Amino acid sequence: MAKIVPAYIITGFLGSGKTTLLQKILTYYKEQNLKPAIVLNEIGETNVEEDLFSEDDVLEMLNGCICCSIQGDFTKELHSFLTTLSKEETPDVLLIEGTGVANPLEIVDALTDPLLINYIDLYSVINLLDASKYLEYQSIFSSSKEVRTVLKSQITTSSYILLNKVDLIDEKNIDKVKKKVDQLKQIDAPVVESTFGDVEIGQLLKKRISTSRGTKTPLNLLEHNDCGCSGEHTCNDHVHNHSFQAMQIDVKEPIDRLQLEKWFKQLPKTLVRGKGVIQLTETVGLFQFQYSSGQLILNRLKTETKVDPCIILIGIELESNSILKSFEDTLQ
Ligand SMILES: Nc1nc2c(ncn2[C@@H]2O[C@H](COP(=O)(O)OP(=O)(O)OP(=O)(O)O)[C@@H](O)[C@H]2O)c(=O)[nH]1
Repeated sequence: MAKIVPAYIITGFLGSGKTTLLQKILTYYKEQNLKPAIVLNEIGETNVEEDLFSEDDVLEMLNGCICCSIQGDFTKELHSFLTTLSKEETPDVLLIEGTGVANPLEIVDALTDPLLINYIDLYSVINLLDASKYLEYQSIFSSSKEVRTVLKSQITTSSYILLNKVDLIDEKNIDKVKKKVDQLKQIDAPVVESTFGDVEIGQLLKKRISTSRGTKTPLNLLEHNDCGCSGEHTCNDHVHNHSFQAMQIDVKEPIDRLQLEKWFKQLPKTLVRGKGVIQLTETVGLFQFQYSSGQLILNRLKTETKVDPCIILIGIELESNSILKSFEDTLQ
């Protein structure tokens, strides 16, 4: 491989809209006849969204976070992915979607490993914030320290911030969120409002940093403390091996859509995200579903999937036995 591949990290808490944005970026590159490659990382064992990227070059990293538990594997796999390609096969750009609980700085760290430094130049760390949940996630009364720490690490280490899901809140609350984000973010990182990741794509993909060997471009991100905080505030609670977990429920029977929604709403608040592939009682075929920001969204699967029907739940200290029992009692 001869060329250095520009790379972007797409970061953002669980359900903030990373995959939605990633698909828009892919469309943009393909319209210009460019060849993007994607790294998809999931904490769980199964990628239930594989059909969304069925036509793309994807390096899947499952069952752990490339920012910590599988960082070494990530460096090695990405290195062999890039070095086995001929010049023609080499992607024009690499898009890395971290898990919703990733600390971007750890991914920057992996990309600047001696194994990769000659192959990749990181252009920007794009952070999506779910504007509709931000104030709740920041509140010490309705969220946990882990959630607040992850959010903070993502905001402080990003070079571009998308305030997404603004359709779900009013102007007054958008202003409150902006004020809070301004106190944490890097001075030169723009904060842009969006719904479903709709933004001016040229600005979004602007080169804002550089990790290429020998560049003189200031790498602001790495000039911050290890946790990504600037000198203006302190942070002692850098998460490395965070306590988020994923549990998987295999689904044997079709599910009633309204019952599923009701079931999600009564689960403990420590559950942050749900997704999966299921059959519905009311109609034939397989559906992919997303549960985030209190919303359940279902989409019919467009392509064949190798994934058996299942539900993935992500949160903190999930009591898997009682969740499984309530699932079986209510939905199976
Ligand atoms: N109302 C609303 N929903 C959105 C918006 N952006 C994304 N969504 C929906 O939110 C859900 C989660 O979006 P994803 O793009 O999968 O979020 P993600 O950040 O990749 O989620 P993780 O896989 O948990 O990391 C999907 O059902 C999206 O359609 C938005 O701006 N407004």
